[in-house]
Amino acid sequence: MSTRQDCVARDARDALAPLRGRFDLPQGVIYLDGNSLGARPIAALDRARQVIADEWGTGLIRSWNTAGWFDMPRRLGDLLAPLVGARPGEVVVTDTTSLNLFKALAAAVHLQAHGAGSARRVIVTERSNFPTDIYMAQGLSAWLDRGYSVRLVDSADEIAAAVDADCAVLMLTGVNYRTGYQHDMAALTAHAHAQGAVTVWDLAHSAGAVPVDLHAAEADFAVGCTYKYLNGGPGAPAFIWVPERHQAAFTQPLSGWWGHAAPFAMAPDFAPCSGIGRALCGTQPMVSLALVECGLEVFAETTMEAIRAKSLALTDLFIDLVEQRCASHPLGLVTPREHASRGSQVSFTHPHGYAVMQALIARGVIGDYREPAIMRFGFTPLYTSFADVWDAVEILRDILDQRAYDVNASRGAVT
Ligand SMILES: Cc1ncc(COP(=O)(O)O)c(C=O)c1O
Ligand SMILES: Nc1c(O)cccc1C(=O)C[C@H](N)C(=O)O
Repeated sequence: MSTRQDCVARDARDALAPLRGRFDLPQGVIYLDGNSLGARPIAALDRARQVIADEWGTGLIRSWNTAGWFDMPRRLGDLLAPLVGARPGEVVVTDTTSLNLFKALAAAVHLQAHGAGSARRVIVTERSNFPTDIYMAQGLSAWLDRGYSVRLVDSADEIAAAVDADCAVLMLTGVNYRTGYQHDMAALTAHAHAQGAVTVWDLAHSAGAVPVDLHAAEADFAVGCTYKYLNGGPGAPAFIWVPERHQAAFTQPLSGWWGHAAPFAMAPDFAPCSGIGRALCGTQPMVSLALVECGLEVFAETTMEAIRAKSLALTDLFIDLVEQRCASHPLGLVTPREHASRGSQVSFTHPHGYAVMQALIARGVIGDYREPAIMRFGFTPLYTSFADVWDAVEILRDILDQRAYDVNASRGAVT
């Protein structure tokens, strides 16, 4: 069994440990919610000041050109691309994940209908997918009014059979937000292609959390967010990936002027620009967008392989310690033990999961809660230490042993 001393020794040997110094975390907090909102890169404050005071305040309208504002979605997309196995010119950082899903789904439906099987009208996804993914697919299907529908499967084992001759698009989230279950992207994409379907992957819980190789998987479209593991800031713009091979055929209904071939020609007719720019729609929140770079900069100092190795070590340690030290309590592991099927979070059920999580947060261990009865703990190797894991489990054990949680705790809007 590990001791706290062992954890401290692991931290001393950890090549990623110095990167914790790139983040501003409050004293006394063990932050295990980077899977929902990443921590603040120290550099973000100065960058925000620079954008607000210099670029906006002094540069004014000139900054669209002189501060690179107009090109920023593409430039950040190129910085993000290597983290998901994309190539330069294939990613833009823009809009929200929900909006990008809408664009990617619309493009996927269009691509499929103009390819092999135009009679197909089903979008397959999981009932356990993050709700916005399901809602956007339902919204697009209804809006198209051409017989499209969403087919929800109840387990990962049912996906293969659900991708049948009616399936136009397989839309999945790489790592499940509740359980931390990770799909085999390459295998499912190959299966979808063999059946004549197009794939859309949501990388919200994958980008910056696990190695992703979109090209090796031969995926068709992908989206993801930057405010979780990429530490872009609350509500930071999301990203969309369109591989070069699909760009000429990529068409999406949110045909705003930022996706036009010549936006400042101010022509009355829409003509999409060539390349990834056609995934853009309109003006971006520049202060927020600029901060995304501060999160991405940290990744340039390491590799996703190093991050993955530490992530698995942290999540293994957390699972082992909880199972050893909280063994007498009704905790149920819902995250896979097999490494290949695990993202960078660990979820345990507890009959009073919400109350226990509130007690943890009051003691400085910040995770979150998702129905039904799931306590989520996110592990972010850039700033989570092995000693953090030990201390978090000790606080959890103490709360459970003492029953120091309030089962009548009132709920905030965000759990
Ligand atoms: C898988 C997944 N997709 C999408 C979102 C959110 O989308 P949006 O940023 O549009 O709110 C989340 C979390 O918020 C998520 O977990
Ligand atoms: N996107 C969020 C939000 O707008 C408010 C509060 C939390 C979030 C989240 O990140 C939820 C998250 N995607 C989840 O995995 O549950």
